[in-house]
Amino acid sequence: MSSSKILVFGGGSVGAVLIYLLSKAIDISNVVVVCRSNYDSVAQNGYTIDSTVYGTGLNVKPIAVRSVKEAAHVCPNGFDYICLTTKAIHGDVSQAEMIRPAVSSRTMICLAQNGIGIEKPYRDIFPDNPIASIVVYMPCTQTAPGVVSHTNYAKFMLGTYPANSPSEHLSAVDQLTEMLNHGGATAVHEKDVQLARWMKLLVNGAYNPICALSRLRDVQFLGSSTGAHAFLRKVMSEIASIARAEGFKEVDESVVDRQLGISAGRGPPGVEPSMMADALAGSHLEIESIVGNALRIAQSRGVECPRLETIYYLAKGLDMSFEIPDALQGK
Ligand SMILES: NC(=O)C1=CN([C@@H]2O[C@H](COP(=O)(O)OP(=O)(O)OC[C@H]3O[C@@H](n4cnc5c(N)ncnc54)[C@H](OP(=O)(O)O)[C@@H]3O)[C@@H](O)[C@H]2O)C=CC1
Ligand SMILES: CC(C)(CO)C(=O)C(=O)O
Repeated sequence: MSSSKILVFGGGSVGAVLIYLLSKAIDISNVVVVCRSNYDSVAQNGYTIDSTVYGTGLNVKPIAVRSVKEAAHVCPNGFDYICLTTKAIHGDVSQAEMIRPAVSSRTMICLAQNGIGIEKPYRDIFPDNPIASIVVYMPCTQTAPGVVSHTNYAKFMLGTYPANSPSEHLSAVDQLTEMLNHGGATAVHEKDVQLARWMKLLVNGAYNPICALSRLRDVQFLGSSTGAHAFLRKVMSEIASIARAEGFKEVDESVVDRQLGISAGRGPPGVEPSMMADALAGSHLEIESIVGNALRIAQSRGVECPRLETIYYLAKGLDMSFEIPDALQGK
């Protein structure tokens, strides 16, 4: 068992399954989770996870706290890892600022969130801390406070940010990778995890807003009209061309086929992407980290992405509608 101390900031669906996996490699008394709306339930009962991979009715009970300050109090000698499993959405106070009370000089900040270009705010605030960027393939949804449904697989690609970090930072990523594999996940330490981020962005940049806007799961959307499959492929191809313009030449049409094949090969109704779950709950969408940042890169590189741009404006409108309770009534 590892003696690492881990703070999970954002105890929702990914946070819960991550904690379950880590609990196989680390004593659960060393895992603290910052919860918000589900605090009472998690503090009292821990998480219940129903997984098609690991089994149903799984229970894991980390130390639940309401704030980062409280977490720092619980673990006065500091954390080895802080894993951010919140949505990558920055309000008035950035999430990088929010975790500050629990960051010590040895803490590795681990971003287990979707999107591209999400690491820089952390590097700016914590110039000397090790940073791990983590790409997560793990379909899961919180169905009730503290109750999480997980399907298909749990795959993680991890790497330092930037790729050429000092050897102690690489070792810290090695250890985290090992813990996840020990817990039953498939985790790989990538030399340059940004390539894996771009490959994953083909999935999230296309499916997440399209499913949020259409209120259909991925496989349902593919079958929703004769042109839906071809349209989705074109959106993925636009994202791939941005990746190539950024220097990731490996993100070619064969990667588009592969990423599209993952969902097309699933049985109906398919997976509910996290942004669809947010849209159905009327919560803010990760539209900037998943689509906006990529579009800004496209603009600066002169890459035309008409479909992605259309999706961006529609999803931004949907996001804003959650702040206007009477939007549907036109009041
Ligand atoms: N779900 C999935 O299948 C996958 C998701 N991802 C990515 O993983 C990340 C996490 O997603 P997911 O787990 O689905 O998100 P969830 O919405 O399920 O969980 C996020 C959690 O963070 C909490 N939170 C947000 N802000 C704060 C705060 N200031 N203080 C304390 N808690 C806070 C939320 O609380 P509250 O309930 O109060 O809002 C919620 O419990 C995202 O970047 C997503 O894109 C990646 C792969 C798969
Ligand atoms: C598409 C999926 C489920 C892959 O894990 C995902 O990343 C998300 O829901 O945001």
